[in-house]
Amino acid sequence: MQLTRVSFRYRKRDRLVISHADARLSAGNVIELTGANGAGKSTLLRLLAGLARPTSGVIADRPAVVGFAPDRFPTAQPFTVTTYLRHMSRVRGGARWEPWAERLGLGPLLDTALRDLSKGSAHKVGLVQALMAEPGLLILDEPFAGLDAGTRETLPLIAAELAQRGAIVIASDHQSGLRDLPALRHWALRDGHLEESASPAPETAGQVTVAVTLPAGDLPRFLAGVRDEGYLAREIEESH
Ligand SMILES: Nc1ncnc2c1ncn2[C@@H]1O[C@H](COP(=O)(O)OP(=O)(O)OP(=O)(O)O)[C@@H](O)[C@H]1O
Repeated sequence: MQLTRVSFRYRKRDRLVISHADARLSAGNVIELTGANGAGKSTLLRLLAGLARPTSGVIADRPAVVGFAPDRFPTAQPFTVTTYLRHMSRVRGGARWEPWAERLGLGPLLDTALRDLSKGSAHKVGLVQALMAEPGLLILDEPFAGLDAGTRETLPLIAAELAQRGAIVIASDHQSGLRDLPALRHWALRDGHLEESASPAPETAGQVTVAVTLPAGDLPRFLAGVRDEGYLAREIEESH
């Protein structure tokens, strides 16, 4: 898939939200997209998904099946989880959604009305909907926001599995949830410009890094708790 000088503005005479973006994506790529609030991440993801058309420039060779999970799943629909996913499955030619719902922990919520779901559970329904058709291009807008610790660990595995089967996976992500994936590509949007960096784009202004020493056995629970709070945490050293 290829982006050639892709630009986008919402209205004539508005500034360009995306300015002359060039990029090449190959089968199996996993890409983390970062940028400040309002930098244009959701806009770029919608362009990549084909949900919006570039104002100028070209997006070529998009995979035929696209899965898109929005940052906010629209719950104001008169369906239960099951009736919604069954409906989406029919739209997707009979795609199997049940294993994905099980894997993301939606099993106990299948009979719940969409409008009664918590934010994180609603987000999972959006993920199942995006995953069910075996997309060649999977686009996830802030997929880790509001997810419980278990699903936060499952989602990178799912992304890696899809990539291994040849899909392109792109996620906007303030929480670096995909950071442990090998060969992760990093895109950053700044002032409308898309830049690729070798390492995660640091968003360190006004932030501090602290070191915490604790018993090794407490580590998983500690990391899960800190990540639940929305902080970036990783193990840096094991003492002997
Ligand atoms: N439908 C719209 N009409 C007009 N302007 C819009 C629309 N959607 C977004 N914008 C503007 O486009 C810019 C980029 O918005 P976008 O939602 O793509 O940013 P983002 O990087 O995803 O932000 P966040 O991290 O806060 O989700 C912002 O200035 C926003 O106000």
